[in-house]
Amino acid sequence: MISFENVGLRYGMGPEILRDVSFDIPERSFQFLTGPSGAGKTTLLRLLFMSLRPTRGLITIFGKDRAQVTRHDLPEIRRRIGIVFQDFRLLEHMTTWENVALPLRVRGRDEASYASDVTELLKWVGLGDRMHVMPQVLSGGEKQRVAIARALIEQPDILLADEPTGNVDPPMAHRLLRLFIELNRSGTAVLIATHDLGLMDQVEARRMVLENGHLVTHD
Ligand SMILES: Nc1ncnc2c1ncn2[C@@H]1O[C@H](COP(=O)(O)OP(=O)(O)OP(=O)(O)O)[C@@H](O)[C@H]1O
Repeated sequence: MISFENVGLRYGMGPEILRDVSFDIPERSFQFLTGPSGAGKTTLLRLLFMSLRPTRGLITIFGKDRAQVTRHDLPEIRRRIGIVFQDFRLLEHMTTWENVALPLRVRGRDEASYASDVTELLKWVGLGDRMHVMPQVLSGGEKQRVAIARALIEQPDILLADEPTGNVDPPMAHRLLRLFIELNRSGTAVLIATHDLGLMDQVEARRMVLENGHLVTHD
């Protein structure tokens, strides 16, 4: 579904953050991306989400060469990639429900066509009773689940999550992991960037480890 071949990335004239990185993300796969702080996990997610271009190598996303993807093509391809950022990026002046509905509203869809999907998805992530509150009153775990719901509302083929358990206690981390596993069982590929060894030990999944710019994969 997505493949990287000998990808390298540097910011400006800085050092190469990623070097000769090669891997595949098969359909319906579940994998972790790990490595020390500053190793380049967020950078790798940004390459996957196409908010950065590689300085070297070849990236193929859904059969398309990344180098040939124009600004015009981006929204269409990004619809197939759900992303949960480390800092959630919820809009503070909108309710939980409105935040999750936003990607569809931006696309000009008629609210009647998606209202029940938004409500269902919020119930699925356990926020059925928090739909009409503003983000300021939500806990870290609740905000994380709003961000996950928003990333899933367009039924992407892959979900990317950057440190999804970074701001929550172990029981909530376990709950989030169960959500990711359930999502994966229903057919969505999942890639979770994390430092959390305890989290990774709870699932049999491929681990991609970044160290000194290189990627080592453990199946
Ligand atoms: N926009 C940028 N411009 C220049 N350097 C950057 C930029 N973003 C990240 N870096 C550098 O790239 C390296 C990798 O950063 P990145 O955030 O990808 O690491 P990470 O593995 O996600 O770290 P963490 O686990 O702490 O979130 C770091 O040395 C960082 O300082």
